[in-house]
Amino acid sequence: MSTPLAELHMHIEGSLEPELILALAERNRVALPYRDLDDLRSRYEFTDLQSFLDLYFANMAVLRTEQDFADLARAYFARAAAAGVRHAEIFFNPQAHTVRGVPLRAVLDGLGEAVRGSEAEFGVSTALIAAVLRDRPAAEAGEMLDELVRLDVPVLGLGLDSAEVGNPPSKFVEVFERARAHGLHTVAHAGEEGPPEYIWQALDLLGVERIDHGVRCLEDPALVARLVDEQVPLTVCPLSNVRLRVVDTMAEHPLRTMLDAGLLVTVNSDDPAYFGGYVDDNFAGLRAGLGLTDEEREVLARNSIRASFASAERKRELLGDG
Ligand code: HPA
Ligand SMILES: [Zn+2]
Repeated sequence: MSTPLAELHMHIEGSLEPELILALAERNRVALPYRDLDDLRSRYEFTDLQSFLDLYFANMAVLRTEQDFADLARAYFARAAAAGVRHAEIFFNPQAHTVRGVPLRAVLDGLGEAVRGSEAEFGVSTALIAAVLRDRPAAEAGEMLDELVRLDVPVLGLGLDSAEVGNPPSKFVEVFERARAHGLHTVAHAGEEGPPEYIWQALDLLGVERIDHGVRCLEDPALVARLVDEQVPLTVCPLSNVRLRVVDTMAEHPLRTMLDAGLLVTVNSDDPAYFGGYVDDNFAGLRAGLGLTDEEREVLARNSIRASFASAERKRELLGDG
């Protein structure tokens, strides 16, 4: 039997499937610039991170009510469970909703409802990580943190995502310091399109516990040595890397190189509705493209549980669950 998976890098807004986009547009009477499902589907060709982010943010216009967020998260938990996921730490982007006039309370109550039910309904334990939009002002990220603290919400951590190049971790030192003082876990996207220097900054200036993506660490041997030495988890997203042209093909993905270097690598889906699938699809892609073996999959599964923020008791349960 194989060890179940923890998914540690998944943006809930990135699990918004085209069918649900159209259904929510109708329910909320939101006008979309797409003729039909085929027209919408034809837009899912990306040349880089920004070309994806443009569609990702545009499609969020259909997410308006608490019920929308609950439906979105429930659909993900059901699909993740079918993919073998038993623990999920999911990102959401508060600013992407508050700037459109959707109250943070509605977002959190909707996600919270799904999160509370997911262990009983799907066997998936879950936690929420609020991710800062790094291309927006640092002061706005600070206000978001203040509101999360004021609302006293069940958020486990703070993350950092969106357009990486030109928005280094150094821009957010203060907000991450305050998040840690409030007892939040911290993680950051770094080394996806940005240089290895951004990974150093995320570790040294933000004090993060995991790096999201991190594939560009391989350009810097001293950085690899540090990440191996400290066993800093890297939440790698293979299908995302191919679709956003971080790597050319799955056959050229550096996942095995990273594993062989002794890095604590995990496999995740990032934005499954946009990049060709869920975590099981990522493993299928790795098997087909890289010849990933059952032994390697088992290492990756155990890594995902080790790298999670689940309780020690839950980790033991998951590791012994196989
Ligand atoms: O892969 C990503 N990178 C940066 N920002 C994101 N927001 C959703 N997915 C991503
Ligand atoms: Zn991501």
